[in-house]
Amino acid sequence: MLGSRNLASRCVRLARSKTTTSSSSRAKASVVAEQSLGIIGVPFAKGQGKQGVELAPDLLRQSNLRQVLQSSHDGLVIRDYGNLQYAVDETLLQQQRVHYHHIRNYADFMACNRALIEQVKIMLQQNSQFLAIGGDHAIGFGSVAGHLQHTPNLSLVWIDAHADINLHSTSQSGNIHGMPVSFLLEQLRTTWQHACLDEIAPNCLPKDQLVYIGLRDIDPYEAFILNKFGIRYYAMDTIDRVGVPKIIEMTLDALNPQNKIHVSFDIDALDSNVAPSTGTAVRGGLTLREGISIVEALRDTKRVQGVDLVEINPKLGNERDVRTTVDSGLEILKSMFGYRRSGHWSNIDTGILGSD
Ligand SMILES: NC(=[NH2+])NCCC[C@H](N)C(=O)O
Ligand SMILES: [Mn+2]
Ligand SMILES: [Mn+2]
Repeated sequence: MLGSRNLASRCVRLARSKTTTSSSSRAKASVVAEQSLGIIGVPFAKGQGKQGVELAPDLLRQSNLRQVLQSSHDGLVIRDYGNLQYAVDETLLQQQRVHYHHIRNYADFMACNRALIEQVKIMLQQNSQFLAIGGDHAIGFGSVAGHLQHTPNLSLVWIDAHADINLHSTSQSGNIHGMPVSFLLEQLRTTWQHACLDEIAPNCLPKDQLVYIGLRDIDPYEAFILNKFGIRYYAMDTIDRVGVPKIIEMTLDALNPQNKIHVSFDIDALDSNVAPSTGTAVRGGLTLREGISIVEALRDTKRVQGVDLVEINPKLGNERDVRTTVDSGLEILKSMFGYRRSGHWSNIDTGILGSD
């Protein structure tokens, strides 16, 4: 049963690649391993004011990201696509000058996310899952938008201290890492009418397929938007009241069980005692164990297809703070991609106790 289902999903993938890709990428798509992970570093730091987030992808690599993921899941094939590059063109600079001069780095934001959308599509043609490592959370737009283009029936779990749903007209900081979600929802993207979103990111996320977990620093206009549209959000006070297991249950109940899942994990969702090196830290966040429980439960649905890990800033705090933050990020990713705290015995030599 399981075998035939796997075969069926492989056929679907092949059929899709035949109609949408060139012959060379078709050759690669035809060898999509059942469990393969594409990794892209997105060293984008212009969504906020602090230098340093651009160093996180390489620091995670140097901190044995690949080995950590591999040791938690031995069947996983990992492909690292390096760090994303992008170029800003005159049209974007013009859009920025004319329409979006009041927010910082709009043209860079768009150029980076346009490139990321294409990169995510490539990774999903060649792998069963992808991971985007930020950079700041501005890259959440391109990562989810690319995912939506490959898989229109998508649910999004945004784990964060912040809602990141400001519009250019409501942001108090002008920092675009506080806005990516507004580019994804149909009801809000109309406020970005000069951004040509219908061309670069035609698919939207339905508002009932978005769930936030961990919020505790919501701007007044963001609270207005969340409530006006009835967007589900589990802020820390709710988490304290009902507990993480109930939050997980409510989250999974809200998501369409047929959908694939995108998990966008901002390291500042975790409490600053376990994730101090981040630009907009807020006390009173998730414990590392709570974070791990949440990603384990999502992983166990077997529907997680895309993940972001963002906002680790190695230039903030002392060496020990940076180590702590990177370690927490690695623990989250390890559980996200397979590690079981209850142990694993699927691939061992069972002859060790002798034959019975
Ligand atoms: N991805 C983040 N850490 N976002 C923080 C956003 C903070 C604030 N709401 C703003 O819009 O500026
Ligand atoms: Mn965020
Ligand atoms: Mn945040």
